[in-house]
Amino acid sequence: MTKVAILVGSLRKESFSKKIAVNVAGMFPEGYETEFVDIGDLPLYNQDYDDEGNVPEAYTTFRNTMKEMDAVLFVTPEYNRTIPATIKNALDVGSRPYGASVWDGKPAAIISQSPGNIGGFGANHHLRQPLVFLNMPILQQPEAYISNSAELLDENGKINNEGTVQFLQSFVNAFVDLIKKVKA
Ligand SMILES: Cc1cc2nc3c(=O)[nH]c(=O)nc-3n(C[C@H](O)[C@H](O)[C@H](O)COP(=O)(O)O)c2cc1C
Repeated sequence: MTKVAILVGSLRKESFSKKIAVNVAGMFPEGYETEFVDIGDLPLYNQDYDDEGNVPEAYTTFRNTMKEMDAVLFVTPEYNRTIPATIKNALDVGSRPYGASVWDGKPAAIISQSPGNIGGFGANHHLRQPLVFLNMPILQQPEAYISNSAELLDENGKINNEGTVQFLQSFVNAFVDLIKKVKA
């Protein structure tokens, strides 16, 4: 079984990112298991915790969970033209202690979304920068900038637009191909 962690950048109850992520989680083929990994309860990264052996339980749980994962899917909104602090904090927590990064070599893919027209382009590309440094092979194509997200979801949180469903399925298929290549 190949395990794919899904990290959602919004903590909002009715988050469009979360709803889109739930739809996408159902698109992985047999042999793939998706898990939503909570990043909302991670205290802001403070190196003293690691240096002084006073590691918050939430860090340990998160790091141990992520170590078990084969790949990571980020689904994120854009905050002020960049990534939300939740995602940056999770990346920082998982990258330390030095030499024990949970991200190293894991294939990653990014879906950004916005109720506006630009689909979180800024967040999507800013997220690529730390992922390069963290040595994560990132899905290049297709790029997923989901715009007008509020209108794409019905009252049950299901994506109601067939074109978007097909696009996201092709995105998942390409991600699965990347995961296979990296694992081979
Ligand atoms: C602090 C903050 C900053 C935002 N900045 C942007 C932005 O730069 N670009 C954008 O398209 N939407 C921006 N928005 C609007 C979000 O796209 C919108 O709130 C969206 O619903 C957030 O995703 P979610 O539904 O997953 O919570 C911002 C929202 C917040 C709360």
